Amino acid sequence: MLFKTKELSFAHPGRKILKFPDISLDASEALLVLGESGSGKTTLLNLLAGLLHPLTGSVILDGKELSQLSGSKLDLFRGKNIGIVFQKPHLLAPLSVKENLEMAHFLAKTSGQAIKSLLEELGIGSKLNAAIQTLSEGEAQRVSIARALVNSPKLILADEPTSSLDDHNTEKVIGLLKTQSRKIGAALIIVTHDQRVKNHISNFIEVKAS
Ligand SMILES: Nc1ncnc2c1ncn2[C@@H]1O[C@H](COP(=O)(O)OP(=O)(O)OP(=O)(O)O)[C@@H](O)[C@H]1O
Repeated sequence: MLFKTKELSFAHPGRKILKFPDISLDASEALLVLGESGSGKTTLLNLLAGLLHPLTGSVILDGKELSQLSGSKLDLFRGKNIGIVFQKPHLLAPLSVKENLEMAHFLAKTSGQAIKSLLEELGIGSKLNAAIQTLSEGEAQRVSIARALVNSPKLILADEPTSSLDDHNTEKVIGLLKTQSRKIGAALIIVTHDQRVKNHISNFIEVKAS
């Protein structure tokens, strides 16, 4: 098993304990995380990325338990092995597309995938030297997918990646996430409310506030 979690729980300060269903995924498998607003989906994604430390339980990626890493070791492990796509692209606006992706290589201390061919596969090859401010929303989201893929991670996490996209861009973004994660043998986890995404991935867990 490439990725698994066991008995994860978390409590935000002053809030009740959130408990999460176990996850296990092989390479190239995809999973949706469904659940009502406030049920804890983003909290779960942050636990899976090692951005929050669980109250109980474990997250194991490629045989490494995240909670046994800390500080710069955890940051480096995340940079190399986990690609994250946020709801909004969060790109570095003063930099070009290419420089944003080079930054991801630099932070993970790897030379990763070739930037130009990755952008071409994502249909934005002509944007290599474009300034971030000149991109449309769909293009910016594809750049953020490129950034999540550029180090060929073992796990890709996406939090509502299509919520601000039209149908055409949603199809594109989900298709790209699926094909690219299969190509690099990564497990893919997408948090979504979006029915358009549910049509493409059947495997899901549901997070419930108890
Ligand atoms: N930093 C925080 N401090 C205190 N409570 C928090 C914090 N972050 C989230 N919560 C609470 O934890 C619960 C789960 O929040 P979370 O954002 O994980 O839910 P969600 O399912 O992603 O919601 P949505 O679909 O609306 O984005 C909510 O009750 C929320 O108010």
